[in-house]
Amino acid sequence: MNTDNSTPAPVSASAANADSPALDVAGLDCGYDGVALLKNLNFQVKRGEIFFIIGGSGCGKSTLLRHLIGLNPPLAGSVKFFGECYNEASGDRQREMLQRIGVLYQGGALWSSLNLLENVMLPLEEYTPLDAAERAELACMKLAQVGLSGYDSYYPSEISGGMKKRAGLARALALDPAIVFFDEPSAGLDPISSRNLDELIVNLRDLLGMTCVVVSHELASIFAIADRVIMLDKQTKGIIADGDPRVLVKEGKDARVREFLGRGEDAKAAALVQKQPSP
Ligand SMILES: Nc1ncnc2c1ncn2[C@@H]1O[C@H](COP(=O)(O)OP(=O)(O)OP(=O)(O)O)[C@@H](O)[C@H]1O
Repeated sequence: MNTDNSTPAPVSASAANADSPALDVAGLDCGYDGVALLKNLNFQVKRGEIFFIIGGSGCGKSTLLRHLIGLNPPLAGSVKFFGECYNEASGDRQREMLQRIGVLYQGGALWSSLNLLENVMLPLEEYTPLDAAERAELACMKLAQVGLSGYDSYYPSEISGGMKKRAGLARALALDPAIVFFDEPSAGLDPISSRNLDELIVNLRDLLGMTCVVVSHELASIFAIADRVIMLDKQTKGIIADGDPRVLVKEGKDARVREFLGRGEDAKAAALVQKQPSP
């Protein structure tokens, strides 16, 4: 077990090599009860990249996320973290690997009966031999990192939605993950809280060098902070775009991609052109 809580480290010192991507998804089929919703997905996420998984409602973004973080086993294919295949690892090794993976769930997933400090201390209690005072000190630092200094003793019911997400993020960062997954981080937030959370994600990435994988269809966030996106498509059950959203919105080969990223402006423009009287 890695008990170093001060320095982000690769998932596996032995398997990781400097060239391996943070995440390597190969031939992945995702779905439920043996039925694939997404088929033969292939993509890699570079270390330190802010990578968005986007697509229309019901296309399978959350399903893919569940498969990436090990909650659901792949129907086919593999998911590698820093060169190490999660599905092929032993149970003990998977537990170690999971310590290097942080997840921010939609509502923050905080325990309502625990205050913020206790919430952030939970993973430290489970995964490290630190004593109570050390755990509290580290948890305090994590809360400060997300801008929640002084809120240690507040309960989730006493803070705003944006603060809950920050507290959830502090908990996700507790074990110094090398990669953090965000499930719809902007959901339920007003535009300013959403922008503040975006800035926090970028600042933490710059400071800690962590890789960020974000499931979202929030266009403002995508254009503000995504280095790269993949867009999923329900009909083809696959990836229909992979690249910089600022480029894809103008030059994406698939009209659905330009339409999605351009807030449907392409479709509206086409409809207007059709309505124009012929000269
Ligand atoms: N546990 C489950 N068992 C079976 N089917 C499921 C399960 N969870 C989700 N689905 C189905 O999988 C499909 C994709 O859902 P998913 O939540 O992954 O899409 P999404 O792109 O994240 O959607 P949204 O943007 O609306 O959150 C949907 O048809 C959904 O009903």
